[in-house]
Amino acid sequence: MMDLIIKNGTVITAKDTFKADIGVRDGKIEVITRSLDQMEAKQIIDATGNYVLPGALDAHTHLEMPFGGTVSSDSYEAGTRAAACGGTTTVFDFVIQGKGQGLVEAVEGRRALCEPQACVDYSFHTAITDLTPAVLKEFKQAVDYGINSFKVFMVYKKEGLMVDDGVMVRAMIRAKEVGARVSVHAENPDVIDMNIENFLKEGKTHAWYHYLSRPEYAEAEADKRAIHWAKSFNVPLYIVHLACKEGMDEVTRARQEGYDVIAETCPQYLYFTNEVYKREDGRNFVCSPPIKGPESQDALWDGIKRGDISIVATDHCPFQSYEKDWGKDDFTKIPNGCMGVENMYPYMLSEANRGRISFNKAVEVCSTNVAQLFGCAPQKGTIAPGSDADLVIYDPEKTYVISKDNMHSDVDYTIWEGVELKGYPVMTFSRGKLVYDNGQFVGEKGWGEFVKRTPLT
Ligand SMILES: NC(=O)NCCC(=O)O
Ligand SMILES: [Zn+2]
Ligand SMILES: [Zn+2]
Repeated sequence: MMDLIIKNGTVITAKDTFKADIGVRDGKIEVITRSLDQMEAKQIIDATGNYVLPGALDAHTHLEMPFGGTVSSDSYEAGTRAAACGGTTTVFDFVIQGKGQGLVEAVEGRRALCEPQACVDYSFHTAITDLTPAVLKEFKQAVDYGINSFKVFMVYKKEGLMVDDGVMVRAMIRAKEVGARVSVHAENPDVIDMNIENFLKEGKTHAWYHYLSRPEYAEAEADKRAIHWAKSFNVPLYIVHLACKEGMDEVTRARQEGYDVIAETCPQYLYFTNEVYKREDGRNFVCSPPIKGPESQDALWDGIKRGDISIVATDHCPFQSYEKDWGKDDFTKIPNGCMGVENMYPYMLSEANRGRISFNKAVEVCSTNVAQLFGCAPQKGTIAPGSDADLVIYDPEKTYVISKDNMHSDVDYTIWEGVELKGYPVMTFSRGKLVYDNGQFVGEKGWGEFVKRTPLT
């Protein structure tokens, strides 16, 4: 007897599209075959007319993270609940190393916070803020613990997060030695500071000046610098939230030359343009790097189609509108970050449904590549016998208009308000358990498990 059978659906993976029935036992996919009509199950779902997809893995979230003078407003519970409702069954959250703190200690602290709250499975990346010799050595213990990705920030000096190039390169070299990868937030801090100083002196304080203080060139220089070091030392690199054309071009060049350079972009860069910063509520869209112009947006979509953007992730880091309002009269006081954990997969699948990319490509960048590149495939990121039964049933005919009222996070607005999607997830299963059912979260907090990732080869 199976625990769950999903019948008559069209299964879509990164590589294939085919009609099949799926049998699930003990949280794992046990069988995928043409027909399971003869098999009994505790729960049978008829997916006729619908697609069955692997759950997405969001490679970039900031849940209840102290940042921007406050704490990002989705707790682990709210963020993972919203993830489940958008078809995301694993989140990779950022742990920020405290000064003087060990990496495993930092991860264990956040894990303890996350564990009783998580509604879907989770892993962590560790952001390095204090790279002592002991911490460099500890990269190995972190990898043994299941964390094979370290992050450095090339900006955020006053927040105490920024590292210099020496730290970045040391981290990159050590990461390669232990089977890990360094990711970077790439922007040039000095030029941004200069721009900010000048704008504030001139009384230019609207959110539009957030964009103008860190436009394409401010990101492109840092993308190129990070890639330069990765190439010079022949070490792996992951650029998070890539948002500009020049950076995209440099990633493409490095990859054509055979370097292990991977780029991630986010739905906000693919859907909106910098015009949003001119709006009265422009502060709600303030994130760093800021959303760029249409040329950059086109370049990012082309990068996805070519395969030079490997991952789409959210950088989910929302703040309540009263917190965004702190920057009504001074863009430097707006906490940086946008929401998206519930929107990424539905948005990318909707773009597939409208013909911009294939469904296989949407699955590849939102799910399969994340699992493969961060060491948790084939447990996650695909539909195959033995893989976790993290499954999404998707209705391609459904029309869905995003509104704060139909989102499941704790934030009091959404930048995605009014956006109409073609097709939408109707059910999400996490390890075989139904956690989202037609608009309702039906999972439970504490269900999510830590995903131990294996070293990269
Ligand atoms: N992106 C952003 O504005 N906030 C979250 C922190 C980060 O990723 O830089
Ligand atoms: Zn960042
Ligand atoms: Zn981020």
